[in-house]
Amino acid sequence: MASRGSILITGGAGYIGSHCAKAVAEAGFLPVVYDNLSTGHRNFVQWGPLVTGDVADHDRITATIREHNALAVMHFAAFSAVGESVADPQKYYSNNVAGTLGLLRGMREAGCDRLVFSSTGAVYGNAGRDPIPESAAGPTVNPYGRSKYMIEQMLADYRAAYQFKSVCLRYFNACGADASGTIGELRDPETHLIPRALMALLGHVPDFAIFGEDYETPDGTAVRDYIHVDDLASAHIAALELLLKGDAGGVFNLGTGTGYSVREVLDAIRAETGEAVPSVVRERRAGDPPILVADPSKSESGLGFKASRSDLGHIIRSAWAWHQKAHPRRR
Ligand SMILES: NC(=O)c1ccc[n+]([C@@H]2O[C@H](COP(=O)([O-])OP(=O)(O)OC[C@H]3O[C@@H](n4cnc5c(N)ncnc54)[C@H](O)[C@@H]3O)[C@@H](O)[C@H]2O)c1
Ligand SMILES: O=c1ccn([C@@H]2O[C@H](COP(=O)(O)OP(=O)(O)O[C@H]3O[C@H](CO)[C@H](O)[C@H](O)[C@H]3O)[C@@H](O)[C@H]2O)c(=O)[nH]1
Repeated sequence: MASRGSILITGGAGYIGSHCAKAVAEAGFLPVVYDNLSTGHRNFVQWGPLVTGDVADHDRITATIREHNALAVMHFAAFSAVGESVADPQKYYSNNVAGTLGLLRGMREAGCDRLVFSSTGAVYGNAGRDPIPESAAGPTVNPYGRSKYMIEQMLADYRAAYQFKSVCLRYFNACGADASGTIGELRDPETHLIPRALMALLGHVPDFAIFGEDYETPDGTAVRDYIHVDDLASAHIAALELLLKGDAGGVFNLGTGTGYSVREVLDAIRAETGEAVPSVVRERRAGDPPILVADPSKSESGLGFKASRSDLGHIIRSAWAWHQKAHPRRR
């Protein structure tokens, strides 16, 4: 067992959770992954044991926390496809909200009261502000964002009533991959811009499209704040250390403060790979805000975290290395 104790990582077989499990191990803890493998990958669990289970199963959560004497929980387990959440909200409220209630019940029964929670820039809806401070949350514009915002509010109530400590990390656009080439972004179907564009270059996405070029942005395409998954992992360690010191926690943006348009991302992909992504322009995707860029100042002052590995070229190079391994070229 690692010297500093165990951390339970729900969703640790997924994209962001596996990168954070590695960082947890590097920080001297044992990452105990708890995952039902609904979208995750068994071979992404490399730095500690895998417990196969659902977060809604509070008895199993309690038993797992007790068995490993977990000091805290990092909670990544969720469904996160915005379009699917609009088509099937029950799936999202059930897995994300009810699932988290199961986890919280299990944690309380086991006497574990520290949680780092994966929230999202989707809590800002159509924020209409750039950059966006934490105080601008709501109203949300899709069930996925609402499910995450509900959980944040539950955690605030738990803090007030039970002194339950939590840090909600609102990620903007997670991207990139670990340099080892053994973990990365791997979903089916893939909906995110950078992996879809790279998979199009490799012949795995035949119908890549730019969703809307009539936004009120400099080049008409939507603007996002892209943050490398290794930076997200560092922020999780900072949040964990804060809770372990006894801090009650809070809510923090995780972004860079710099936005790139869809066309700027495609230009950067061409510059890094030497290949132009074959694309057409389609109508806007339902529920997409024009601009989402984080104000990172609160995470800098409150967590001591500043993104340092989120240069767009580095993001694309690391993602490209991963996708070439994960999706061998078809054409
Ligand atoms: N990828 C992004 O850009 C992004 C942005 C903001 C927030 N997030 C949030 O970060 C977290 C991780 O996202 P990801 O991109 O790594 O997704 P992912 O699908 O790769 O990982 C989610 C993991 O959770 C597991 N899981 C799902 N439901 C579960 C349940 N009920 N019980 C146990 N395990 C369960 C899955 O098997 C998977 O391993 C999610 O909570 C997501 O909402 C992601
Ligand atoms: O094939 C594609 C895929 C995406 N896009 C566009 O690229 C931008 C980024 O889209 P992503 O799907 O990569 O990411 P989102 O901004 O929609 O969502 C991500 O970031 C959000 C917060 O910023 C939430 O956290 C959410 O969970 C997470 O998936 C959007 O304008 C989208 O319309 C395309 O043009 N073509």
